[in-house]
Amino acid sequence: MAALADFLRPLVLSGPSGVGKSTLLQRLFAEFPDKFGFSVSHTTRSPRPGEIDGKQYHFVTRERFLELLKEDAFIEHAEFSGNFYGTSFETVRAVEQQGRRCILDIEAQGVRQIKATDLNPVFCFIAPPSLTALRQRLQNRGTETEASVQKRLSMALKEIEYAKEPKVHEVVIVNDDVERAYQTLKKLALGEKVVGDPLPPLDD
Ligand SMILES: Nc1ncnc2c1ncn2[C@@H]1O[C@H](COP(=O)(O)OP(=O)(O)OP(=O)(O)O)[C@@H](O)[C@H]1O
Repeated sequence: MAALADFLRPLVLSGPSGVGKSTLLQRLFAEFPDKFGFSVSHTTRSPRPGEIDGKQYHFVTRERFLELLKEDAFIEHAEFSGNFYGTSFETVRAVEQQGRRCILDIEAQGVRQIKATDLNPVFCFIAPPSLTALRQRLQNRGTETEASVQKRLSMALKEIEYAKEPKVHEVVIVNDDVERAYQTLKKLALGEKVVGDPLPPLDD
């Protein structure tokens, strides 16, 4: 049964910062509180208001992160905007042991690293409808300085270039209308076959 087989594979979501990955995932976890488990990453960045240690991230010091790195605790890790981010084998295992489908939110460097492991996830890219829309979302979110918005936008270009390479992602979902994007993500997460969207040109 293809659907069951796909449901058992972890689901890796990636896409530029501010594209709406957390928004879409929050909806998925709210609608299916028992089916999915989020792979909580480790990070050395400071918590944003409202973020809880162990929920959005495991917040750790740089020293602790480097210690874990030495112990080969991470499936993938990256340094982004001066902070480390990483997914530990332990967190993915913990989700799977609960009988849930593990969902990972990973940036491009991490996607490359995961491709070198035997995790065999479904890779899904969440794309913005345009760079203008992405900039707007980052600015409206109110969590970034102008310099940080700029950094994230230049990273976004790299992520999108990588996503254009063949066979990097099984499915692309353009987060234009959040309701529409969510319906596609939901099907994919439940293990159904979905027809993704074409990558927008993003040359604005
Ligand atoms: N389809 C959409 N249309 C308009 N705004 C959206 C849409 N989806 C999400 N947003 C808004 O865009 C902002 C960024 O979304 P979100 O924080 O979910 O992005 P993210 O991809 O998780 O970013 P990061 O990787 O930095 O955590 C939020 O303010 C969110 O409400």
